[in-house]
Amino acid sequence: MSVRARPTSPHLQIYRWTITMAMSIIHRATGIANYAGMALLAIWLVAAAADQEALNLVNLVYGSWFGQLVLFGFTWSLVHHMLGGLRHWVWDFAAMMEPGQRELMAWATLAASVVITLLIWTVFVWMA
Ligand code: HEM
Repeated sequence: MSVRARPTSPHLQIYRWTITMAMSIIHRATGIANYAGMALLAIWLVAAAADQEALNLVNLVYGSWFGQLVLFGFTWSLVHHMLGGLRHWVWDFAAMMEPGQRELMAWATLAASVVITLLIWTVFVWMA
């Protein structure tokens, strides 16, 4: 008996990658990263409320090159996710949904997230 090739539903390997698809995935990933980042903030607050020794230890870890890298990534994640949220808010008005407009907003949020993150770190970390 011959077996007929059945149609398969699209999956990640055969989808052509688009910027809107990547931004959708990144929005969920940054949402998850924000949870982890908020735990870091909570740890810092608990240490500050506990005693000077605990605060010094957390500051030492967060101030190391690895800690700074993680905090920089957390800042970008927060900013990118917030801009992604604003993108959804714009869509709630059924605006910027046409081909071309969607891609423009996706690239704009990506670029703005990098610029805003660098601005925040320049003003509040590197120049402080
Ligand atoms: C620490 C703060 C935040 C955390 C931990 C967080 C976490 C998350 C997570 C885990 C998701 C994914 C849910 C899913 O895909 O099932 C999500 C989605 C979403 N977040 Fe956030 N979020 C935060 C801040 C924000 C902010 C500030 C905004 C708006 C400015 C925002 C707007 C949204 C929107 C609109 C979605 C839904 C996106 C969609 O329907 O695909 N979030 N968030």
